[in-house]
Amino acid sequence: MKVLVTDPIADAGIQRLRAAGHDVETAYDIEGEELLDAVKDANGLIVRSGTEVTDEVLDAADDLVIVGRAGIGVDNIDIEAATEHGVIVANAPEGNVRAAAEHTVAMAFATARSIPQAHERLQNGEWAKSDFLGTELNGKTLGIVGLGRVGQEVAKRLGSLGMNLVAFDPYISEERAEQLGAELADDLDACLEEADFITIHTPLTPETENMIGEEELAKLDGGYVVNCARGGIIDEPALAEAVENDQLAGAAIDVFAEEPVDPDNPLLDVEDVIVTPHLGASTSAAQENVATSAADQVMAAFRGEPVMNALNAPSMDESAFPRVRPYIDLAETAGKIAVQLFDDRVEEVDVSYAGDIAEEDLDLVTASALKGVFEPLEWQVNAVNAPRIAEERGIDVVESKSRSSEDFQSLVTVTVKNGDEEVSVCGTQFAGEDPRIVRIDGYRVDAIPHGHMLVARNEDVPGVIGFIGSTLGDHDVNIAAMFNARETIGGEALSVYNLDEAPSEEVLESILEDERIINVSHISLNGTVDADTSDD
Ligand SMILES: NC(=O)C1=CN([C@@H]2O[C@H](COP(=O)(O)OP(=O)(O)OC[C@H]3O[C@@H](n4cnc5c(N)ncnc54)[C@H](O)[C@@H]3O)[C@@H](O)[C@H]2O)C=CC1
Ligand SMILES: O=C(O)C(=O)COP(=O)(O)O
Repeated sequence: MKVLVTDPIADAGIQRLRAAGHDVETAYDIEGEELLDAVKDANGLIVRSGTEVTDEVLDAADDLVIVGRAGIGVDNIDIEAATEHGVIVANAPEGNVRAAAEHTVAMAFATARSIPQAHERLQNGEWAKSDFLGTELNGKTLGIVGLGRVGQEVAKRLGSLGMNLVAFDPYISEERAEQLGAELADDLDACLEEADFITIHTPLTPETENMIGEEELAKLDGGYVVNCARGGIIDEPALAEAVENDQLAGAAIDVFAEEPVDPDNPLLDVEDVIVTPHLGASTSAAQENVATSAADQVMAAFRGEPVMNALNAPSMDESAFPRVRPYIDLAETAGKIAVQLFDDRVEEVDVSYAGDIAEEDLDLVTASALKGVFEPLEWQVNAVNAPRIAEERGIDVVESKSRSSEDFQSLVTVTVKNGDEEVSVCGTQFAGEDPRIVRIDGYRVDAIPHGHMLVARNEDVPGVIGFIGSTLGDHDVNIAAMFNARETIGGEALSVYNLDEAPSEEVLESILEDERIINVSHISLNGTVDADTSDD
């Protein structure tokens, strides 16, 4: 597989991919046509914050399976578009948390004690001791906006250095805040009013964009601002002006609305605003962590395994994966068979689980069943975008679970239906990952789901099976296996054939000409479909 890396990541990540036999191409600082060209044949793309992964980029990347973000923030990736394209987006949410928290602490001290300014003066030969009278963090109140992973690490560090903590985060529990020794503010204004320092740790989202403007900064009167989260959350000109006019004592900024930062950005012009070029995650330990994590996730996606930190695909506990994996393929197969047997518009897909499998987390299995249902009808579908496709088309998806499973350890049944008709296909796994279809529309069968299959419904009278067999033989279509099932003697029967090759239209028509045959369908499990049996 080819993995394109467009922002510098630690060598450990690249080596891990290469050791697994993947072809890694690094192309840093590319954009526009050059990026569109480079991504064309990539199966995996690894980025940091420097690459804008837009709809256009995803459109150009025909073979892309996953975008791995070697870091936390994914505001540079169009996740909606990735989902539309069936591309997984996964980040590395753990590896640089401590680095980002430490940088925040360093920036808080640096602005409170004017370290960069004093350093510069001294380097220029000036002993400006009396110009710098700093502020102690001890005893001051820190307002934390966003008490997630990084925010909590900052709380622990600065709390232990004597700061009082107040936090604003509408999505965090009172209990968690209490454990950290932080008072939870009712709203942003209350947090700003209480704080001497504020530090931002929310992601950049439509909700947080420009969350802190002139009015909010006025509430921090005389305080300090630290932003090591994302540019765009604080209004940059308003912040520059507030510090310039001494309404604020200082600010420490690691991130900018536009990066690399424009030399004309007003924040670069204010003495008491200290800046770093987005260095929060830039420690060797953090970079090694996030690069190897991104590489691991890319490789899991290539293997068709759940991607631990996928942001737009069902993820799964690693320990459950070996138990669930055989049912992922089985559900997809059952979905493919059901939809090819269904001669009508699909309005609902029911996926039901019985027996041991019903104990597991099955989001990924249900998504795979949907993939099976849609694959014959859709150009590019996978477990990432299949639930979205169902939603967009107004197709109801119903998942149900039951502990009892008749004679089988575990059963997965996929039913496609509309108000009038339904077809259900039920499968199981025998020991050693041996998939079987054990029921089609209520008929008990024992069919191996593989390659090309023929499913016929006929009157249960002598000679029909022989007729189908000889018609296939007359057209040089070899039967590898067959199974016949019936409800009552002389009623209707259903037979399933495994064929060595696809039967032609002509064969199907010849079979159907016999009045004892009620219907016949060619099922392809290779992705191609007999036009007569699909209905879009
Ligand atoms: N400067 C740098 O190099 C780095 C920057 N970051 C930035 O830090 C951000 C936070 O990272 P984590 O803590 O790992 O994310 P997280 O998802 O663990 O925490 C984010 C917190 O923000 C809260 N939040 C969301 N919307 C909010 C709102 N409107 N008001 C208040 N709180 C809100 C969430 O409830 C959550 O608790 C990342 O999204 C990234 O942009 C992360 C790592 C390094
Ligand atoms: O992980 C994050 O969110 C960061 O902001 C780090 O960004 P970077 O990988 O250094 O471009």
